[in-house]
Amino acid sequence: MKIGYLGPKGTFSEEAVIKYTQGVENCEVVEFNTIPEVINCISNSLCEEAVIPIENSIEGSVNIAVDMLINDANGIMIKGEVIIPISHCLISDAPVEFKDVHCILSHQQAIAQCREYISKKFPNAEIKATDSTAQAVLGVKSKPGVVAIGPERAAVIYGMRIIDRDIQDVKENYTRFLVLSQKDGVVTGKDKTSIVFSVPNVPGSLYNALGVLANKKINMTKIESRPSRKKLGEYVFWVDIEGHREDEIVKSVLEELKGRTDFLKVLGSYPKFK
Ligand SMILES: O=C(O)C(=O)C[C@]1(C(=O)O)C=C[C@@H](O)C=C1
Repeated sequence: MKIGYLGPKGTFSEEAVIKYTQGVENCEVVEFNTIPEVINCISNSLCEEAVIPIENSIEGSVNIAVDMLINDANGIMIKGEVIIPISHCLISDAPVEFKDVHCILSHQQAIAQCREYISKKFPNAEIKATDSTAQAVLGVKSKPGVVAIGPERAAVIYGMRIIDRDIQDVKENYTRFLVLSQKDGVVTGKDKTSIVFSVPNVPGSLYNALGVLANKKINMTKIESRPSRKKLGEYVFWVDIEGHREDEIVKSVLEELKGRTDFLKVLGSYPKFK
């Protein structure tokens, strides 16, 4: 089985894939350069599964991933989730004094997770976004005064130097990743279901939709709104609930929700990460 992820080797996404595939035999990992390419590897059948970052405890959603799953990802379903701790290092090729750092490279999610650190230590440095943290680590090779923010593992793989550790603005930092496939997960008894829907723009319509969950005592573990992309002020809601779409109670919730929403899509049911 082939599993796509955001490469090159050494990204946090690779760490999530390693955790997800622990004990699984016969899987081959395939690197892609950007998160959209990772998502598309399922629709164009390059891989059977793909692992993508979806939300972080400091910075919130990875919008590109959320928006693609809402808008573009027909035929792609969520079949699992993985959560890993995220510790960012400051990485350079050669020894460097903080005062000589003039440019910082990293993935925009990583930059956002270290915003306070960057503005305190390097108020004047130029910040350049890369497609992944490991790409940033590769980018500091033979570049004096240029540093990367990324995983310790990437520094080790590419033989770079760690200048500082645990530099994210909140020490306890976690990112949740989703496992995508053409099918979602089987019933395990400890599942979650992700859905997206929109409601009519009239008073009480979101309340009315969420009321279905309240009435059936279904726990909601996440709610997020994203722009509908059709009109300013119109939103689509992403909601995670406990239970599998094949559970009778969840089936009845989804049926009732159909009548209270303009559009409803089930992104998949999958085992809750332990
Ligand atoms: O660049 C990486 O290392 C990634 O795997 C991407 C990513 C993300 O987009 O959220 C994954 C985990 C961290 O939150 C920072 C970056």
